[in-house]
Amino acid sequence: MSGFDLSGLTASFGGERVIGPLSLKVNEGEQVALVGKSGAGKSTLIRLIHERVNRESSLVPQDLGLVNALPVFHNVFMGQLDKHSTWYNTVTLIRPFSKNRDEVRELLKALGMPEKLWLPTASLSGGQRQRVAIARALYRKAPVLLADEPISALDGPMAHLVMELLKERFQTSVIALHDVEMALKYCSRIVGIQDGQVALDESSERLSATDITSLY
Ligand SMILES: Nc1ncnc2c1ncn2[C@@H]1O[C@H](COP(=O)(O)OP(=O)(O)OP(=O)(O)O)[C@@H](O)[C@H]1O
Repeated sequence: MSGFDLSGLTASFGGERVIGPLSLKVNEGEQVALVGKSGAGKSTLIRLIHERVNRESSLVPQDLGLVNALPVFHNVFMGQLDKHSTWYNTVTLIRPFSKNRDEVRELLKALGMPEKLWLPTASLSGGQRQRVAIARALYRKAPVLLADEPISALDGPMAHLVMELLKERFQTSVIALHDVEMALKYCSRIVGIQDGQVALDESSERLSATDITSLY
């Protein structure tokens, strides 16, 4: 599976509906940007999609979900934990196999931080930590990328590099983005969320940044 077709997506907190009910169909090969003001429901929608698509997806959550005490290598390797036996994962914790070491080093190189491979993740900057979560998603190589503000802590050139890389490595993606210009540049479709509902769903080619500002 690469695309997905979900319906009946709903979420409530304390009895208050914050998402849906809504449906979202994403075709294989589409890069969907979720845009909308803070609190509109983008993160909740990403979480709902992940619950349904789960193992078929590579997730970059907004809180990154890193294990600070472990080196960068192990955090990236976690992207493939469920693809190996317990024995393999236990050995990797103590003495990683050269094949995996090389693969992870290559990914970190593509993300401009190969020298951080064995450093504890806690010692990294916010932008470096964000790139570790991105490397973990890339290492997972799932058919669908689900990413929640994956470039929020990156500087301009690095944000572009990461968006290029994500577009190149994932055929299908749903990415929550605050930056409307980046959404238009790197995503083929814009889905605007307002009060937990889809308020805009259009091809990027047919939109300009000002068309999207009405959501804010
Ligand atoms: N764990 C939670 N408990 C209570 N309310 C929550 C929880 N998570 C989200 N909400 C509420 O759900 C709504 C949608 O939140 P969500 O995080 O999905 O928005 P968002 O569009 O991703 O915002 P942002 O751009 O700031 O990340 C908000 O009103 C928020 O307060």
